[in-house]
Amino acid sequence: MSNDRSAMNELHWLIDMVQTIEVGLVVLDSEYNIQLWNGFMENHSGVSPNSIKGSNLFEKFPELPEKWLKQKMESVFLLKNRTFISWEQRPYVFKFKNYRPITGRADVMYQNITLLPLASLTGKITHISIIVYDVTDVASNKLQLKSANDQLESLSQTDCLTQLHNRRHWQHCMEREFERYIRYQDPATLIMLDIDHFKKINDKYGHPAGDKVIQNIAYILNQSLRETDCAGRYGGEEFAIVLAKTTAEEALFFTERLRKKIEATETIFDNRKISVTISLGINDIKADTQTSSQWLSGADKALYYAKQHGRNCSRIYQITDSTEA
Ligand SMILES: Nc1nc2c(ncn2[C@@H]2O[C@H](COP(=O)(O)OP(=O)(O)OP(=O)(O)O)[C@@H](O)[C@H]2O)c(=O)[nH]1
Repeated sequence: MSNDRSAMNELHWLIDMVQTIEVGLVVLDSEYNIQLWNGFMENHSGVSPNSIKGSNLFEKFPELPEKWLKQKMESVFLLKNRTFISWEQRPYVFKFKNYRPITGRADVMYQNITLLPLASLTGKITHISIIVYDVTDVASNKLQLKSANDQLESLSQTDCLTQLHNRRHWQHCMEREFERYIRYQDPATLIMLDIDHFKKINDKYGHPAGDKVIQNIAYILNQSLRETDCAGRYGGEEFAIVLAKTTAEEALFFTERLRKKIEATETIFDNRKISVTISLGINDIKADTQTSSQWLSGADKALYYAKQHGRNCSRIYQITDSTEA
């Protein structure tokens, strides 16, 4: 008799705990009808256990990912094994609002879910339990950290004046493109771009005006690129560009279009109009280009040639440029 009472007490406590625990507990039968809906589920869904008992889960919550969730649950019934759904795989299954003060920035509750097979006294799996853990704190911290790391990474790769790649990161992209050529022989062309007589611009209009000119050129350059191209600020008033899958002759169309566009654009600073021109050196990778620095050096020599021969022009690298430089 006292054993019975003790068992009754335990059952009573367990029911109390199931109702108040800060974890969502749901029991479904094999037709996905709800047999148990604890306090956590009631508090977050606003639906009471009495009003939901016996209802079909997917009819009550049509926004649930029915096909996907049924597939998961069927495998639990079939294999008699529990399965887990992490917030990283799917941020939530039940769309509950997040009320936590610390992680107030998250609108929804991030959830880890366990699907647990429940056996009857005969050992047959007749029901399944959905256990919902609120992991909003962990998820928000992890997402915030990831976003901060992404921001830091982007900052470490970006030139702050122009928002183009900085020299180090551009060089990294250039080397990657060179390796791609070695592997697949895809054509690629490197361009060095330098503003003509830029010292005079600084001297005449002042350094801040010069900065604005650099920013304007970077903006025009950025607008002219394709997804796969990579442009960076190589030095003060010098830019470097890699055009993927482009030969030197094709790159010449690009540089001439860019050159004319820049020539035709005025930078306004303190109500004064500033016009500049640019010179460009072009070099594609050839069969005898041994290293990425050789590739870069060819474009640099072609730029030097363009400067020597009147500026405001594009020049494709010729072997004779090496002897002139
Ligand atoms: N405003 C500004 N000027 C810069 C920056 N970086 C470099 N410069 C200036 O750019 C000028 C480059 O001058 P030079 O290398 O002599 O070349 P240039 O006057 O452009 O003449 P060419 O290249 O021969 O056409 C120098 O006066 C630098 O001070 C920058 O970030 N902002």
